[in-house]
Amino acid sequence: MAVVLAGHQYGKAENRVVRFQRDTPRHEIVDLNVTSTLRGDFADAYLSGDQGKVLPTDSQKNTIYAFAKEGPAGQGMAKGIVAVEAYALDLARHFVEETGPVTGARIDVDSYRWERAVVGGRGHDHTWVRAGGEVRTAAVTVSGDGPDRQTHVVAGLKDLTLLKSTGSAFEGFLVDGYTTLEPAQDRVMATSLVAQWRYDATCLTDGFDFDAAHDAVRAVLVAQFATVHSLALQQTLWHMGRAAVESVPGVVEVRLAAPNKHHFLYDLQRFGVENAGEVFHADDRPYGLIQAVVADEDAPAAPLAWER
Ligand SMILES: O=c1[nH]c(=O)c2[nH]c(=O)[nH]c2[nH]1
Repeated sequence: MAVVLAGHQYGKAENRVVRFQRDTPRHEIVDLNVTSTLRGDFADAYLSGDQGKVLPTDSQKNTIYAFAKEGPAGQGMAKGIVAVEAYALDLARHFVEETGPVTGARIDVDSYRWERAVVGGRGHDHTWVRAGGEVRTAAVTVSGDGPDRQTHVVAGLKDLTLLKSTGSAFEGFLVDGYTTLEPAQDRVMATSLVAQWRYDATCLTDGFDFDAAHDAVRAVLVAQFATVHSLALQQTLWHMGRAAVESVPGVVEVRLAAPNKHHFLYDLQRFGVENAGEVFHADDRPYGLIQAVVADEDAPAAPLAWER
């Protein structure tokens, strides 16, 4: 039997970067969780313990914090972290271009939302309240040199909790000997959405507004969830993904994962009380997990963009 090192990559996980902008009395905050992953031939580090090609994860951490202040090579980042995708692009390019043994880099960013504290009816200058739940995500991959260079930007969100109290049905499903579910013409539909979308190369030009594109995709996803009369969560996801690809320029692929957060009508008939879709038991597990990949057929696939 021959045992081989069949794969490897390494990096610094979950760097918690909090960046303030304090050039005026009205401060800004960006709150991130950043993970670097470097790829290349680092086999010697594993097989013989030779660290000659290994840029320490500690140095990666320092780079992540330094770029939060000034961007690549001290170029100056007047507005701090402009968009998380642009920050991740700078970092990924830096590791591939400036570190000899590194042939590929992936930067993952989670961005937490803070809302200004409302004091005296006005958003406070330097106090915020953490907005729970939804997290903005970005995953940037840079790989190879020259004509082999691949650069991919996948933006996204997770834990976007959505619920509609009508406009959703689930009927006509396959029935077998174990099926007990009753068809529902009018049910509650709720999910905690994970959405990721891939931008094409037109979005890699300087000045592309990743924040506006993010807001546009989010708005389309929410609008479709609300307005499509759902025959199943599967059908809703299809409409959400299709609308995002069709309506937001540069978005060529959308991946959606939606737990079906079941709401069961509570049986009040046992107490002689009518329940016309008003009282539900919200169950947390198990849950259906519905997933979809929706893509522009004409856009080249990019498996590397999704490789974790
Ligand atoms: O939207 C749904 N899709 C399913 O596949 C499914 N299965 C189930 O039990 N309830 C639901 N709801």
